[in-house]
Amino acid sequence: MAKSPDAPILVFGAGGQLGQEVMAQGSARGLPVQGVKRAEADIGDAAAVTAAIESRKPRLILNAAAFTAVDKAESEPEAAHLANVVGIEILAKAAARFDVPLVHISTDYVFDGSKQGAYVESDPIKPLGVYGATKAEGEARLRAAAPKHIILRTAWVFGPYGANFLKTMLRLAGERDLLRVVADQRGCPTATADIAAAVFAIDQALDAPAADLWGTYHFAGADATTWHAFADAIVEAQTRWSGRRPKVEAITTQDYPTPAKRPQNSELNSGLFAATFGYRAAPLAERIAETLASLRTAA
Ligand SMILES: NC(=O)C1=CN([C@@H]2O[C@H](COP(=O)(O)OP(=O)(O)OC[C@H]3O[C@@H](n4cnc5c(N)ncnc54)[C@H](OP(=O)(O)O)[C@@H]3O)[C@@H](O)[C@H]2O)C=CC1
Ligand SMILES: Cc1cn([C@H]2C[C@H](O)[C@@H](COP(=O)(O)OP(=O)(O)O[C@H]3O[C@@H](C)C(=O)[C@@H](O)[C@H]3O)O2)c(=O)[nH]c1=O
Repeated sequence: MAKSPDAPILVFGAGGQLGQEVMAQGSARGLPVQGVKRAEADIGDAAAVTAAIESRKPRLILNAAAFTAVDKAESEPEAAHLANVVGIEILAKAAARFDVPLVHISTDYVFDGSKQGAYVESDPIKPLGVYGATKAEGEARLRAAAPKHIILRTAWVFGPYGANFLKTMLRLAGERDLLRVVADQRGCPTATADIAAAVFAIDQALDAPAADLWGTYHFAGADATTWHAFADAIVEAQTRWSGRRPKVEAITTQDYPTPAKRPQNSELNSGLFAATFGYRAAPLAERIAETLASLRTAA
């Protein structure tokens, strides 16, 4: 497919929390970003995927579509497999056929969380649950089908759009005087604004004629923390607007049973991404404050 400099970045899963952020940031930067939501192109539907690519002739495809309900995946493994394995394989084959680079978002939940310290790209994967297992298999299918790919493993995503942990904590803080949150799972909360910026940094880097940057990268928030400390920081920042300060109690994973097992430590080392693409995420406190401010503006 002939590429023009005006060719768009085509986003699958444009209706999700990351998809919406990329669309908004792309427009704000004056970039030609076009999105397709699930109703227009289900990534499990090869004909719809082909039609979306053929009609838009993109220079880059971003896959932000996925089955992301971690607990629900345990009881609905087929649905998770359909989006996270079959869907990405269909998309990868179509991207390869049209010779368009594909950026795909994966997750820290491909790791089992037993490492002391931050995970690097070469660490062995060993998912604990169905969601992580389907994402891991999706990565493998993508590698096999589309040589021109970049897999970005990110983590604990939050932002103003869609559903996420930050918004759940804000809702609970509005309803309760006590929140109980696990303090023995550690990871890197990542703002959708940073992932969008990372995708645009990739787009720019791929513009260089000799760019051979294909592969898997970790890209996550600047600060590692626990769900409990993350919740506490969110509630504290929100106090400024709400005047209320519910208590956030530290509990253990055992105190908060869930259908899916989650990694104890899924801190990601984003050094390779920064060295390759020249972008690092902003400090967590800044990203929390910005997200709360944009939620206030939207309210
Ligand atoms: N959320 C997080 O904390 C993290 C997310 N990720 C990864 O980041 C990516 C983006 O996640 P996020 O934006 O948070 O997820 P969301 O659940 O907010 O968005 C996913 C979007 O994909 C759509 N979708 C689901 N199945 C299909 C399909 N078969 N075809 C087309 N669209 C589909 C959903 O539509 P509908 O709602 O109609 O089903 C939804 O709009 C995913 O790959 C996810 O695995 C990685 C680490 C952490
Ligand atoms: C709502 C809530 C959750 N928790 C715990 C449950 C869990 O261990 C942890 C996080 O809860 P959540 O279910 O919101 O988050 P979870 O769905 O596990 O988030 C994951 O989503 C997928 C898509 C990813 O790829 C991961 O990177 C990660 O972000 O906090 C509490 O302890 N107290 C609470 O009140």
